[in-house]
Amino acid sequence: MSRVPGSWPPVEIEPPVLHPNAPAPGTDLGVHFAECFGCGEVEGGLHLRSSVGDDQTVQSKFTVTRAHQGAPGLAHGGLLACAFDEALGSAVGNLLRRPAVTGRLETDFRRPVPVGSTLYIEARLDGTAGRKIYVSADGRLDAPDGPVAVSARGLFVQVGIEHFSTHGDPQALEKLAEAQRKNQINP
Ligand SMILES: CCCCCCCCCCCC(=O)SCCNC(=O)CCNC(=O)[C@H](O)C(C)(C)COP(=O)(O)OP(=O)(O)OC[C@H]1O[C@@H](n2cnc3c(N)ncnc32)[C@H](O)[C@@H]1OP(=O)(O)O
Repeated sequence: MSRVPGSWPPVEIEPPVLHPNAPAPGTDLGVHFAECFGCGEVEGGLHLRSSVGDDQTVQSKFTVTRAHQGAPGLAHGGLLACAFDEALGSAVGNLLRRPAVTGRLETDFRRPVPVGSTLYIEARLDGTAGRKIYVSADGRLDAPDGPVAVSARGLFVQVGIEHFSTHGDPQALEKLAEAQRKNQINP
């Protein structure tokens, strides 16, 4: 829940409709792109690990290391926001399977998150309004039922697949698509 007044989602929404090929609860979601700072095998990256939860959620774990510090011994808030961007994006991408990018991301930092602690993040689909997809998440300290340290709410906007080839790296995108075809991942 945000500390800023205002209803969430801020517009009238439809209930989210899971993609027919959405992975089942309990599925380990693995790495969606090896060079992703959030989940890839990137030095100093967040190495988020996610799986599908019940009730249209994705459960992620992020362990804070010295590479993620802001103040000595404490996680940098910007990197915590990054972890939530990844967790929310994973819920959108895996459960709805609609190509989308973050349009807006807001975070409430409620407790300090020390180096060595693990955030248990639960991201849930809140609803959709046309191309707009509303998602939110809570991150709990050191246990799935630990105290909430960070909360986030995001608006993802559905885009055409050409968004990524036009603005990103088309060759890397094609290599990624090829790898997914080989692994028989349905788009
Ligand atoms: C298996 C796979 C796993 C996949 C797992 C993936 C995990 C990775 C997660 C990381 C995700 C990222 O970080 S993505 C990277 C960071 N984000 C970006 O780079 C996005 C940059 N921004 C853009 O490209 C653009 O602004 C867009 C696409 C967001 C929107 O542009 P557009 O397509 O022209 O659409 P536009 O008309 O402006 O907006 C559409 C609707 O959204 C609303 N809207 C847009 N932005 C906002 C906003 N900030 N706040 C409020 N509302 C907004 C508009 O008012 C409009 O509402 P209405 O008029 O319809 O009512």
